[in-house]
Parts: sequence; C-alpha cells; structure tokens
Amino acid sequence: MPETFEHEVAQAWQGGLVIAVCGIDGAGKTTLIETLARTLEASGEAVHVTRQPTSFYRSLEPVRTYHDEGAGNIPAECLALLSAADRSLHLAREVLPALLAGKTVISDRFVAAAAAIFETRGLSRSWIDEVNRFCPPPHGQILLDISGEEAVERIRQRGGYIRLEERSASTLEAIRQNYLRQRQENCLVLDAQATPESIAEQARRYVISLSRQPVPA
Ligand SMILES: Nc1ncnc2c1ncn2[C@@H]1O[C@H](COP(=O)(O)OP(=O)(O)OP(=O)(O)O)[C@@H](O)[C@H]1O
Ligand SMILES: Cc1cn([C@H]2C[C@H](O)[C@@H](COP(=O)(O)O)O2)c(=O)[nH]c1=O
Repeated sequence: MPETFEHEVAQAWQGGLVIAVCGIDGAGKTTLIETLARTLEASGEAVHVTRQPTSFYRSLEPVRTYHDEGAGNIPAECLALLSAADRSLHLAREVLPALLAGKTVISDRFVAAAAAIFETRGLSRSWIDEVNRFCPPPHGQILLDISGEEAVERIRQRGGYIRLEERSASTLEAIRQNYLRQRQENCLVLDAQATPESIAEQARRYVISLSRQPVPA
C-alpha cells in the first residue's frame, strides 16, 4: 500500500519543531517573527520562517475578490477548501523539507488560523478540522492577543492595502474570540500591546523550553 501524505507528515513531525505565531491581522506577528528568528539564529539554531496562507492562495481570483469586496457569490466552503489545498502544498513543498533538514519552522499563521477565521464565516469546526486532517497541530503556538478595535487602528496606521475584513473591528474581534476559545493547552498567549522587546523575550523563552534546551539568561 502506498504511504499516505498524512503518514509522511506525522513522521516528519516526530523530533521536529514547528512554531506557529497566530493572532488577528495587525496583532504584530510579522514584527515578532523577525526578531524571534534573528535571536534564535544568533544562538546557533537553524530557522525557516514561512507563512500560511502562501502567495499561491492569495493570488487566486476568488480569494482576491473576497479580500476586496467580501463574500458576494463566493461560498465560504470554496475559500476553506482552497486554503486547505494551499496548506497541503505548503507542508509538502516547504515545511517537511525544512523539518527534514533539521530546521526549526516558524510559521506566520498555521492550521488554527483556518479554524478561527472560517468559523466566523459560518463553517462548523468539525468540517474545517476534517478538511485539514492531514495537518497536525504545531509543536508550539504563540497567540498575540489584541482587541479588534486596537488591531483596526494599527492596520490603519500601518497604511498600504487594507482588506475589507481589516476595516471591521467586530469581525476581527470575533476571530480573536475564536482563537482564545480554541487554543491548545500549551499555547502561549501574549498581550500584543506589550513592548516588542518584551514580547520577543517571552517568545524566545517559550521556544527554547519547547526545544528542551536550558533557557539562557
Ligand atoms: N508590540 C507592538 N506595539 C506596538 N505596535 C506594534 C507592536 N508590534 C507590531 N506593531 C505595529 O503594528 C502594526 C502591525 O504589525 P505587524 O505587521 O507585525 O502585524 P501582523 O500581525 O503581521 O499583521 P497582518 O496579519 O496584517 O500581516 C505595524 O505597524 C507594527 O509596527
Ligand atoms: C490561514 C488563513 C488566513 N486567511 C486570511 C487571513 C488574512 O486576512 C489573509 C491573509 O493575510 P496576510 O496579512 O496577507 O497574511 O487571509 C484566509 O483567508 N484563509 C486561511 O486559511
């Protein structure tokens, strides 16, 4: 019998380290990941930084239309399936090769983001979990917690392209509440309004504790 993709992923997961950084848009994921990766690399760790969804998902017409204009005639199921397909390619082409090369993978969003986002778009958690069944939870997850209102304000100040959902504090707040409700036991929840330095230091200690190394002072 051919080996299933699920089995291949499960094998690569053993002994590897995948850290997901989650939180609503504007929470500070990119900012934290940059510092965290630099700090871990400086201490000799091989790190691979990546993100979900990938540019493949973002480039798809229904996704771009949804981001610009909202649902219209695009079913949430369609976007969730495209995002799951994107996730499977991302695992096969990027995450597994990095793990097999002995790297620590830090991902800007991971499978929990799909659950938090697509529940607010009306899909059931069991259906979302089923279509993402091939993707195990990460070994560690950092949730940057911020209110929808504060996130909208940060996104506005950051400037650049702003998606429709990013203008709605109540939508971002609903996604935030899903993240908080669904979080794994070992998830580190950080106040995203602390200073970037303090957030990065708490994240560094968490990652080192997961890699079972003594935490340097
Ligand atoms: N701890 C912090 N305190 C204050 N401002 C912050 C902090 N972290 C990030 N910011 C600022 O908030 C804005 C959003 O940060 P960032 O782009 O890192 O968020 P993000 O979660 O990656 O957003 P998105 O999901 O939209 O890509 C940026 O302008 C950034 O400089
Ligand atoms: C995981 C996942 C995310 N999305 C959404 C979440 C964001 O609003 C965008 C991507 O934003 P970025 O700031 O450009 O990273 O996509 C989604 O629609 N489906 C998903 O599975």
